[in-house]
Amino acid sequence: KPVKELTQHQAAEEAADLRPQLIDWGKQYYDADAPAVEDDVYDRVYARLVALETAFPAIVTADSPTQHVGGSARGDLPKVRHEIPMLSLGDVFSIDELKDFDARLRENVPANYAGFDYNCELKIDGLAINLHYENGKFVQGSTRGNGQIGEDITANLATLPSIPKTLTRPLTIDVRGECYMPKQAFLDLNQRREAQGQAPFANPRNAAAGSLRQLDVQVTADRKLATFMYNIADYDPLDTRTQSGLLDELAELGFSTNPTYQVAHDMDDVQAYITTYTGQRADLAYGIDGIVIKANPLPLQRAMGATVKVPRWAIAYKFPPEEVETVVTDIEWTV
Ligand SMILES: CC(C)(C)c1nc(N2CCN(c3ncccn3)CC2)c2cc(C(N)=O)c(N)nc2n1
Repeated sequence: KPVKELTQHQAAEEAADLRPQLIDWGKQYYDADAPAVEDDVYDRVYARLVALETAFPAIVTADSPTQHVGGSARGDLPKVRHEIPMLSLGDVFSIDELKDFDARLRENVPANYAGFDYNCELKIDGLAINLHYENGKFVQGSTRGNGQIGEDITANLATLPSIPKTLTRPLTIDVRGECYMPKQAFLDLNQRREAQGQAPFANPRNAAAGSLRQLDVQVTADRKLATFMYNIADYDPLDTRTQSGLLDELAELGFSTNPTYQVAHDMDDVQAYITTYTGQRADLAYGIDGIVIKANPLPLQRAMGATVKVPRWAIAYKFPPEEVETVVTDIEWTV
């Protein structure tokens, strides 16, 4: 039936049927490189979902394929392999679990690192990216993807003023960080989209993801995206040997880094940092969804390594979500 003859409830029901179908088709196409259906079938169903959500913006859901990309949810971008995988992060949801993490880490560090410091960082709510430089020149930018394989979004990232084209030193490095959409830019964008009868983005992270994976880079350029860089795949080319020093050195090289990081000597300092920024969260110009606490000595990070997916030397403290029972993430300590 034509969308305009539907009630909102009917539109919501039809959209709820279409989303999982499109996501499933999209996954098969993207992951398996084997399109489940012909492009025209996918595109017709996708267009129907867009029509339903445009006519009834209230039915849009965060997981809708329309929220994640400019075009279809299909992997129409070339893929990039991260030579050094981009790790994930274990997470905890209470100070007690954080103290457990600290106690276990301190039990397991080599004796010469006893009493190591942490570095505390805000956990920016954006999209993790990798920036590859050769001899100090920006040559490729990509999304984190699944940690091993991401998407090439070089042209999109090249439009961001915060990403240096040339570093202050001719280094060949891979720098990782978060691309985000500031809160105000997000509000303005959604106002424009609704004024044009388009589905609004559910949150700034989806808006950043959708803005980065645009095939038309001018669209990306207009979205006021920003970055905070926080890691390097291999720190040997740098002078610093601490996480806090890394953030200073990345800034010296020309990167945008978040200035709120702080060295913590113990869990009391960490807790004070968490209290401070839990209170300031609403006033920040960008979204955060927690705090990341990292062992500060870089050689200790390397010594402790990572389990299959997560470093043993870092943890994300997540703000309590609305109503979800706490899930304890077990990091296996035996290799
Ligand atoms: C280098 C390590 C692995 C310790 C690391 N990993 C991070 N993340 C991993 C998981 N990521 C992820 N993303 C999508 C799916 C699964 N994991 C998203 C980035 C960090 C994210 C932030 C931030 N957001 O501000 C930050 N200040 N430091 C990070 N540090």
